[in-house]
Amino acid sequence: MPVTKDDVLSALGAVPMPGSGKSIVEADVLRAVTVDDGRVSFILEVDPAQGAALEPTRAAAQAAVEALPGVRSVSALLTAHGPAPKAPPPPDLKIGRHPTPQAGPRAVPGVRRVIAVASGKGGVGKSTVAANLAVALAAEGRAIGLLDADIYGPSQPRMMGVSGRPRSPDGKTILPLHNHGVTIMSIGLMLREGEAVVWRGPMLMGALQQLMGQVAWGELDALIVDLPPGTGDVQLTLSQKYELTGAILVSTPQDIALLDARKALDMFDKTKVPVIGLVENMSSYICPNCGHEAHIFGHGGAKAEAARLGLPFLGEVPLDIAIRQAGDSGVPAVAAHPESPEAEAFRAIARRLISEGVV
Ligand SMILES: Nc1ncnc2c1ncn2[C@@H]1O[C@H](COP(=O)(O)OP(=O)(O)OP(=O)(O)O)[C@@H](O)[C@H]1O
Repeated sequence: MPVTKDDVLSALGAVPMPGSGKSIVEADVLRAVTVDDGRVSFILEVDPAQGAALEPTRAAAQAAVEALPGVRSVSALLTAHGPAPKAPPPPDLKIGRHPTPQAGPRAVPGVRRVIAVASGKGGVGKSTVAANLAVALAAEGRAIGLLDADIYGPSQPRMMGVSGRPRSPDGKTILPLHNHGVTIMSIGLMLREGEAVVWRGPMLMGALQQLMGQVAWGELDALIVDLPPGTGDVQLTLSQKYELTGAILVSTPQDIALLDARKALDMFDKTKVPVIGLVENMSSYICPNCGHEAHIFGHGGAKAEAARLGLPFLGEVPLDIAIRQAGDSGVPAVAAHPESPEAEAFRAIARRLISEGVV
């Protein structure tokens, strides 16, 4: 069994953080935990004043992970980027406020294009496609941001291997995180552990406005927005309040024929957001043992449907266990094994978006 991020976190959960009475996991000093094919890396971000005194803790953390079966190498770094001990803690930003009145769609400062990744229903691999496309576009030299706006199931922190509450030095600007060449922000990072999101309408709009407007995105060629599945308030707010370049619709072969995917298309049509094209995910199944390719869900459904609807077909991504394992370990397939066939599926779509001037 390959070692998983959960295995690593549970081993690190037994390493005490001196002076806190907590483990290093509970003390929230762990950052950027990534697990890739037995290679584990993580950072302990501590107060500058504690810095060197915590070297034994770093060594203990490294040893705890090295002891796990299946671990091939461990990179455990100590950084001291935290606030100085006597500095006031950063103000606690409240996410999920009421929306600020706003006339008409607006641009996000510094961001040249906003591209939504959407799906008619959950579980079709929208977040997987968004993460891998973001990494693939960044690898092609584009400045890319990834906003996880999936309020009900934010999965980008897990997929992109980022953790920890983002900082806000001035109480207004939210500093995004970075990994795999991508600037990342997720609603999941702003919520406290176990905090269920029960917001509706106006609160969702307020949260989205904060994520779009208060995050210091910097200069980006494109901001990729991972939407919640379906056609709810977040989708409407995004398409009505922001200048969207377009939407990429992700579908499985059997789902495209169903009403869900068409409802999403209709919504973008009504809100006048151009649909950049369709991606067929879980297009065919690649057997991890023999490499045989089987079309479990049928094949080509999305391509045929795209042709029927006059939409560009952007490409197909196989159902491949390597894609799921990569996503679960915080290193998307494109970053973990850039030359593999599964990564190539995403990279081909990224190159196409670039060559057609979409990004
Ligand atoms: N092509 C693929 N091959 C193998 N596993 C995949 C593939 N695409 C997605 N998965 C896996 O399927 C699960 C669901 O994927 P993902 O979270 O990306 O879907 P989603 O559409 O964003 O779902 P939701 O909107 O409900 O969050 C994940 O465990 C992911 O790793």
